[in-house]
Amino acid sequence: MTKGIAPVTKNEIVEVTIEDLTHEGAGVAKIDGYALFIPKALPGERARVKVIKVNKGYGFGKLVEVLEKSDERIDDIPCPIFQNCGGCQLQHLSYEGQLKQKQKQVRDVLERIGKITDVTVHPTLGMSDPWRYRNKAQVPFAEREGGLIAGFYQERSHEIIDMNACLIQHEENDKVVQAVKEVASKFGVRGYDEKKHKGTLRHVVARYGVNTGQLMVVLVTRSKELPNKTKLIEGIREQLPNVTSIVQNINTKRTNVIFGDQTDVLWGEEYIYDTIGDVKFAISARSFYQVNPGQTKVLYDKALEYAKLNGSETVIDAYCGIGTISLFLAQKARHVYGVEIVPEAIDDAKRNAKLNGMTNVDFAVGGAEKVIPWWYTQGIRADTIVVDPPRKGCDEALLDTIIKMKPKRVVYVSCNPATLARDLRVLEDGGYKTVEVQPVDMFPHTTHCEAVARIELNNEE
Ligand SMILES: C[S@@+](CC[C@H](N)C(=O)[O-])C[C@H]1O[C@@H](n2cnc3c(N)ncnc32)[C@H](O)[C@@H]1O
Repeated sequence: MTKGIAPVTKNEIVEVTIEDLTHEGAGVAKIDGYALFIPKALPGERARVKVIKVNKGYGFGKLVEVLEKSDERIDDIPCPIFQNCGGCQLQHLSYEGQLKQKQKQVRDVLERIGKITDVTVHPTLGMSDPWRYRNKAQVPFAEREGGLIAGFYQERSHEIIDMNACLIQHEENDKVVQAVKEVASKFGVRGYDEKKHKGTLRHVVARYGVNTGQLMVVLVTRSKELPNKTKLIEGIREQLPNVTSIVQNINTKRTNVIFGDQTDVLWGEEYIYDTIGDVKFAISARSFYQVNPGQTKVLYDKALEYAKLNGSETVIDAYCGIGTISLFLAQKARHVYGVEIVPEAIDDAKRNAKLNGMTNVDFAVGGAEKVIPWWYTQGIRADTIVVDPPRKGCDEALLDTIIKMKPKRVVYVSCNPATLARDLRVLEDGGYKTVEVQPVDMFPHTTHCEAVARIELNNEE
């Protein structure tokens, strides 16, 4: 390839200075204005890099050697599988550096996409101990050279790498995976062969209620048949004395999707319970539940603070999942309406409202962009609207209805700063002002960035 289109060629070794970090965690170097993305390189570093892909406007490089190191670089990365695993992207960056990076990411997109500059973006609220935080593990199983393996998919591949521990998982979840591996091997349960669609055990899902100590083990199998079922259950209970629920989920399809439609309780309860603050939640094998409960409390407390409720308000919680935020808000509001598109999540939300004796909440199944406009036509008016949409952000029809309904305040909980910025622009054009944004680190060592924004109707404070 000539250097006509790009100033580098494939396999060339170049020395570069890293100027920035992408939202996916790759270092960015510029060569005559041409951007080279280099995973695991950090801003401020001088590095020797092998060019591995050359596109027209940008290319990719592989870090060969760090010549001048960033002060933020962590050399003794505690996780032995970090270099191969796709789960974490930022363990080589100090935790302080990660928090600053997430704050910067939010500020950057608000400016670049939302054209919003006069807003306070607070320093990211992080964890005092940013390890072992996940309350849920979903681990693929397979068969290798006559034995069961359980681990993680190598980055950008479907090759499973056997592993014994994941440092962002709660220890209890690691124990589940190792216990099932041992007991299933002992009783001849074979791992799933994805290519031939043979074998039994596809995934093990572990769910831990960190505030209740309850533990659920989900065995996802290719068929209902489970060899030595009774012995398997006994073995798991012996190895994991705190297990409260063992369930089997049957997934007969050739698919990457983990769960199938049928779930049978093999032993114990259908649910485990956990609490966030004073609110209790029932969690089944397939329920959506935030994976970092400590930081979820931080996030919801911030959402509640931004909602500024005094007990007299009507609140709408759009994209409410199993009603976690709705129930948090219901502790301080007159009435909360939650809306969510997944019917099973609304079943969970109603169950959770009952569990907590809350009667000032109503839940509806449907698209927020359809249900909330319909509520509007029925005369429902909210003083505050909380939205917590998926990564693609809010539907325009919903934003239009918010602008028409004119709640005093909107609280936007976002897992994607780019769509947050886009939607804030629409709200600002519709008469709102973004006052402050608080990033909260829900997923330390990964590039995922969560933030909550307070948006006020103009002339209100
Ligand atoms: C980021 S989650 C938030 C869940 C919940 N607020 C929580 O904190 O646990 C987004 C939720 O939006 C739901 N969802 C996706 N599209 C939707 C739509 N068009 N209308 C309503 N809910 C939707 C998803 O099923 C998911 O439960």
